[in-house]
Amino acid sequence: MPEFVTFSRNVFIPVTNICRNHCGYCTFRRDAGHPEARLMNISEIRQILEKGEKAGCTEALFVFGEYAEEVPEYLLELEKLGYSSTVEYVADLCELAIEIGLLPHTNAGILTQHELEILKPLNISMGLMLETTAELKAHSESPGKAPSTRIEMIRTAGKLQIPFTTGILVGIGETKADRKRSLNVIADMHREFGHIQEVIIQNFMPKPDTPMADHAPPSKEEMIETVSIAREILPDDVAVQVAPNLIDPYILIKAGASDLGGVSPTTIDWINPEAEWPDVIELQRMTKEIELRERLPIYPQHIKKGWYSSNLSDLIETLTDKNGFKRKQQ
Ligand SMILES: O=c1nc2n(C[C@H](O)[C@H](O)[C@H](O)CO)c3cc(O)ccc3cc-2c(=O)[nH]1
Ligand SMILES: C[C@H]1O[C@@H](n2cnc3c(N)ncnc32)[C@H](O)[C@@H]1O
Ligand code: MET
Ligand code: SF4
Repeated sequence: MPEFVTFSRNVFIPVTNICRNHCGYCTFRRDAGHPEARLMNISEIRQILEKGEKAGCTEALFVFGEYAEEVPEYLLELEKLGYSSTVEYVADLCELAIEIGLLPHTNAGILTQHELEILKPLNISMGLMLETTAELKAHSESPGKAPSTRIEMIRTAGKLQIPFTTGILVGIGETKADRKRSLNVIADMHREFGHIQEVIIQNFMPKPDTPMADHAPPSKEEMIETVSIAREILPDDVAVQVAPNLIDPYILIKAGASDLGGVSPTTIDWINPEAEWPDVIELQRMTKEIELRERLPIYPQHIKKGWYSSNLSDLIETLTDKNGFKRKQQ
């Protein structure tokens, strides 16, 4: 059993739910023209960031549908906000978060090397779920979920030395062998570049009104087994993350999970809106005798390596001191 498990305190900002993909399990995405299709504006986002900062959050998690720019209605909305590309907008949002006192972590789906280069100095870490290396029906309408495309972007992030979060989605039609292969691919990329800080083992949650509404979620036993396989396959300096709003974390900690990801006191999990975040007291109750420790959205090993831009060094220091992390983490 580990001595402690970690989590970060974040605000979840669903910047746009317009997306070029159609993943069979997703309720985050909306078609252009749907009443709930949206692109959040700066003043809405500023309010969420300020509220989060006051509540003691350290991370601004910016989540996007993938390449919304392929959807013409989105481009018009973006232009109304005064931007001609998503990456330009993300860059301004990251700057705003930093100004307010939160460390940006962006997951916008697939990005090019050029886009990653622009966002690297403004993000403390970035993320993209590999999901799986298997070719699955769940992804048949999602060009951005082609395993080779995902692997290429995660490798590019490695070349650029961006502290990175990835993971697999468990129970979307893949086999146990597929899970092992996916985890081995992630392990290999980390051995080559050293950038993976955490690997999320995310259990698929069936959602009403999606093509996979009747597809069974993975059992607890399968999740326990997958976490322990992940712990075996992944190098020791990579954390195994599970989501405490989706599954009882204690049984997975026993199997090798060491991180509970971002938890938010002020926003919902927009990907799993039905699954409420436990608060920190509840979280400590869930992890029983194992000590819960707050962390930043960059892990200590990447701080030590200096894998962050000078834009962020003051903020890292302020948040470290404010939360008393120094003594515990280093
Ligand atoms: O609240 C959530 N946070 C999600 N996060 C946030 C994550 O838990 C934290 O941002 C990291 O642990 C960094 O501190 C993701 C981040 C990624 O880079 C990739 C995928 C996810 C998935 C989720 C998710 O489903 N729900
Ligand atoms: C941000 C991440 O959220 C995950 N994601 C999207 N939809 C679901 C769902 N129904 N259940 C669990 N995870 C989901 C995907 O893995 C995506 O990459
Ligand atoms: N759309 C991106 C992806 O699936 C970001 C997370 S899902 C809302 O990779
Ligand atoms: S999971 Fe991400 S890429 Fe897939 S449809 Fe939803 S928003 Fe788009």
